[in-house]
Amino acid sequence: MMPSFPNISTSKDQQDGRKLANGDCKNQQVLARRQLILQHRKSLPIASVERRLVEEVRKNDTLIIVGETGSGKTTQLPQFLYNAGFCRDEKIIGVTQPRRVAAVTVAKRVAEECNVELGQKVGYSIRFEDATSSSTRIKYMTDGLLLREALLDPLLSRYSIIIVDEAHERTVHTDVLLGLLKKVQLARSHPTTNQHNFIKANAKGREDESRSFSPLKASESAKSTSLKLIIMSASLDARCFSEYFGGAKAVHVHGRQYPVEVLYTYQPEPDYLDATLITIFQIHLEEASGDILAFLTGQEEIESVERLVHDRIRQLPDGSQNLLTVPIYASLPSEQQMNAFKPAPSGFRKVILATNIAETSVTIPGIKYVIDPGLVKARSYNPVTGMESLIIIPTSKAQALQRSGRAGREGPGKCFRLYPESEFSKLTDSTVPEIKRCNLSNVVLQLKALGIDDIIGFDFMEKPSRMAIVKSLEQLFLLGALSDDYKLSSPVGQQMARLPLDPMYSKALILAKEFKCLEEMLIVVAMLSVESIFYFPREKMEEARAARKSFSSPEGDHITLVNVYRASAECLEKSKTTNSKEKTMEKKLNKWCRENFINYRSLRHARDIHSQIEGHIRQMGFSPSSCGDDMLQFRRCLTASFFLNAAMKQPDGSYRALSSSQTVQVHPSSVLFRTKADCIIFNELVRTNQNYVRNVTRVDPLWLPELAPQYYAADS
Ligand SMILES: Nc1ncnc2c1ncn2[C@@H]1O[C@H](COP(=O)(O)OP(=O)(O)OP(=O)(O)O)[C@@H](O)[C@H]1O
Repeated sequence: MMPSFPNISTSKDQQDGRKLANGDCKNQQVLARRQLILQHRKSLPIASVERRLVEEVRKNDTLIIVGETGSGKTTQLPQFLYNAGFCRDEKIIGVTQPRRVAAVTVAKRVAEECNVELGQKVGYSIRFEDATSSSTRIKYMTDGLLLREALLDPLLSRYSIIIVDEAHERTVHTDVLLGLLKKVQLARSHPTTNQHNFIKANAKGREDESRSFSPLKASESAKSTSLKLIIMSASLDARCFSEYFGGAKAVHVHGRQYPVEVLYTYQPEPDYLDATLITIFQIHLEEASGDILAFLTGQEEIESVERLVHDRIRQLPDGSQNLLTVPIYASLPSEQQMNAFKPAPSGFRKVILATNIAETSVTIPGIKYVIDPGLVKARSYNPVTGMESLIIIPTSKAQALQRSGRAGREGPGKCFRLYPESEFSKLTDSTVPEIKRCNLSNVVLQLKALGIDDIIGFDFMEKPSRMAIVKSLEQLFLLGALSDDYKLSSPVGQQMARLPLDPMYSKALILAKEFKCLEEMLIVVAMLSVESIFYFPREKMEEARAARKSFSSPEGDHITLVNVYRASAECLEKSKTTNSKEKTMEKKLNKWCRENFINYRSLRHARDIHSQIEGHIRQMGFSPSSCGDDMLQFRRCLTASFFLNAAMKQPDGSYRALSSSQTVQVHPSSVLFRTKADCIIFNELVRTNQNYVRNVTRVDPLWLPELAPQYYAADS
C-alpha cells in the first residue's frame, strides 16, 4: 500500500505550539526554523539589490524586472516594498499570478516568512476562495481575479502597487489586465482629465447593473493616488513590455541560487510517455536522493502514467519500492493539489506528475530532478470556423527554462529534457500569447462589463485578429448578451458577465431557469468544468464499460453526467443517514467511485464547482428547479444554449458541424459513439489525428430553427 503523507506545519501550527506547557522544545524548533528562513532570505540574489529596487520603484511608475528563476522576485519584492512604506494609508500591494496554485502557495510561504497568520498581513484571493482580511497588505491573487475586482472598483483604488508576475506566460487574463492597468494608471495619475472620462465610460457600460456590481462612487474613486505597476518574470522579452508601457525602465536581477544541469536525449523520443516512465525509474534507481517533477500535458495522461509507475514499482526488488506518485493539475481540488507540497515520508522518494501549473512561481520542496518531455496542451482557435480546440504542442524556450528552474530552488538540480539539444534551438523564444489563440467571447464580455465598448480600438499589447474579435462580438450577440449595436445593455448580458463561466455556459444556466431545468443544467455545467469523469483502465476495460452503461442515457452524455452526479449524491445521502462523519462519507464516496469506475478526484471537484456556481446563481435570485423525468425540456434547453455547436450526420457516418462546416467525429468516449443520431449538439472539439467532438447529446434538428431562430433560418 502507498504510504500517506504527514502534515506539514504551518505558521499557525507554530503559534499554537508555543502555547503548549511542554513547549520549550517546540519553541526551539520554531526559532530554528525562523533563523533558517531569515538566513535563506538573506542568501537570495535579490536581497543584495533591495535598496536599489525600492529606489527604482519610487522613481518609476512602471518598472519591468527580469530575474532568474529562484532569485526571489515573487516572495521578496512585495516584502521590500511593504517595508519601504508603500502600504501606508491602508494601501495594498497586489501581486498577480497566472495560476491559482502559485497564488496560494506563495502567499503561504510569505506569511510564514513574515511570521504572520495567513489572511492577515499576507493573504491570497482566487476564484471562489478568499484568504484576506481588512488588514491584508500583501495580496497574492490570480490575474483573472483582479480583472473581476476591477468591475467593482474600476480604479483599483485600494492598491498602491500592482505586480504582474510571470508576465511571460501571456495568458489571456494577463494581456487584458495589462491593457486595463495602463488605462487605470493614466486615470489615477491625471485624475482631472482621464479619470473622469474613464469613470464615465465604465459607468455607462453598467447603467443598469449598479445593483449587481455596486461600483465605487466616482468621488470615492477620485481619492486614489497614482498606481505603480511592476511587470516581472524570469524569461521576459523586456523590450516589448517596455515599448508597450511607453519606454518603461527595465532592470535585471542577476544571479541564481543554485545551478541546474540540463541533459538532453541523443535522439528524438517517439513515445514521450514511455520516455518519461523510463527516466523516472532511471533517476530513482541511479541518482542520489531528491524528488522528481515530471511535466505531462493533462489529467488523463497523468493518471495513465501514474498507473504505469505503480505497476513498475511492484516489479522492483524489495528495497527499491520506496517511490510514490503525487499528481497535480488544474482541475484537482485545492487541498489535493497541496499534497504535492508535502514532504515524502522518510526513506521515500516522491515523483510529482504535473501539468504546466507547476511550471512557474511555485517552489515544491524536495524537488531536485525535473523531467521535461517538451510538450504542453494549449488552446487553439480558428477564427474562420469559430472553433476552439485543445492541441498538444512543443513548449517555448521560456517555458523550458521555467520548468528547469523548478529543480534548483533548494540546492543544485538536474533537468532531463526528453528531446535532443538541437531541438531546443528550434523552439520559439516565447509562448504565442493566449489572446491570439483563443475564443475571445469571455474577454470581450468582461471588457464590455468594464465599460470598454470599443474592443477593436482597445490598447492590447498584441492585438488579437480583427476577425477573432468580430467573431466573438457576433457570438455574444447571438447568445443575446449584446444588443445589435454590440452594447452590453440587456439584463441577460449583464447576468452573463456576472457569472465566472464561459459565456455559453452562463447562457445555458440563464435559459435553464426558463426551461425549468436549472437543477440539471447546474449539474451539467459543473461536470463539464472538470476533465474526464469516467475512467477506463486498460486491464479492466470491459468492467468499466459495463459500469458506465448503468448510468448511460440513450440521449447522450449530458444526461449520463446528470445520472452519475445524482447517483453519487444518493450514495452520500445514504451514508449521511447512517450518521457518518464527513471523512467516512468521503471514504464511502471514494469506494463507490472505484466500484463504478468514476474518477473520484474529478467528481469531488465537480461537486465543489457545483456548490460555488449554485451560490452565484442564488445571489442572482435564481432558485434551482428540476424538470423531473421530462428530459425533453432539458435537451431543448441544451439546444437553445449550445446551438452554435450543432452537427448533422453525413451519409458516411461522420458529422458536419453546422457553424463551421468542418467534418467531425463523435469521440469514442461518448455514449453516442456507436449510436449515430441524426443531429447532435456538443461541448468540446478535440483535435488529434481527427476532429473529435465530446460531450454530445442527440437533439431534434427542427429544434434548431425553433429555439435559435437568430442563427438558423427555418429552411436550413
Ligand atoms: N513555498 C516555499 N517553500 C520553500 N521554499 C520556498 C518557497 N517559496 C519560495 N521558496 C524559496 O525562495 C526562493 C525564491 O522564490 P521566489 O518564488 O521568490 O523566486 P522567483 O525569483 O520569483 O522565481 P520564479 O521566477 O521561478 O517564480 C526559492 O528558490 C526557494 O528557495
